[in-house]
Order: sequence, then structure tokens, then C-alpha cells
Amino acid sequence: SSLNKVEEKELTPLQEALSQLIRQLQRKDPSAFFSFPVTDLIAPGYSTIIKRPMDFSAMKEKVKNEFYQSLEELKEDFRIMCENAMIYNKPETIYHKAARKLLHSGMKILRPERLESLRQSIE
Ligand SMILES: COc1ccc(Br)cc1-c1nc(N)nc2[nH]cnc12
Repeated sequence: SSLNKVEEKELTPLQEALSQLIRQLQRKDPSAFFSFPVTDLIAPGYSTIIKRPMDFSAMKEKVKNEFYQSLEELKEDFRIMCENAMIYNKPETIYHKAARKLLHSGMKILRPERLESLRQSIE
């Protein structure tokens, strides 16, 4: 109607699939360490050490703005996000350990066969 100024935009099949994958991945981050960008306040010097910051909110923004052209590009961002935490944080920290655990569970969710069948379902 003319009242709702903000147009409801339909999600494409790719956006639907990407959003579903992000939901599944976020469930593997119960502490929500990866929900939002890491700030230099939280992690001193982070922005000088980490060249390609990534977090789930940035991924969702990229889905919304149709930045991802494939499921693989999401997998790459997910890997970068986990690797950033393992670069900045020492191995004995909870963040390094959480990132390692998240990476392993995420790679099962994003395993090639799974993405292949999902890709075929949205072609
Ligand atoms: C958004 O980041 C956080 C939020 C809340 C809290 Br408590 C910690 C972090 C955080 N801290 C550090 N050192 N490294 C990270 N890698 C991903 N998360 C983090």
C-alpha cells in the first residue's frame, strides 16, 4: 500500500540459501563472538593486524546487498572470519579456541557435497 514507504524486497533463491547457511553457522557460535565486528576497544591493535575483518553481520549485509555471487564466496568469508581470530588471539585464549571449533563445525555445514546439492537446488 502507499503507506509502507519501505518496499518489501523479495529474496532471490541465492539470498535465501545464503541466509539459511548463515543461520546454521551462527548456531555454532553460542557466545556470539562472531556476531559483530571486532573493535580496537575490545581487541587492542586489531585493525592494524587484521587486514580483512569479517563477522556474521557483515556477511548478512553482503547477502542483503547481493554482494555474493556464489555459495563459495560465503565459505571464503567464513574461513577468513575464523582465521582472523586465530591470527590475532593466542592459541590458549577462548577466542582462538572458539574460532578453531567454529571453523571445524562450519566446514561440515559448508562441505563441498552440501554446497553442490544446494547449488543445484537453486539453479
Ligand atoms: C566481536 O568480538 C568480541 C565481542 C565480545 C567479546 Br567478550 C570478545 C570479542 C572478541 N575478542 C577478541 N579478542 N577476538 C575476537 N575475535 C572474534 N571476536 C573476538
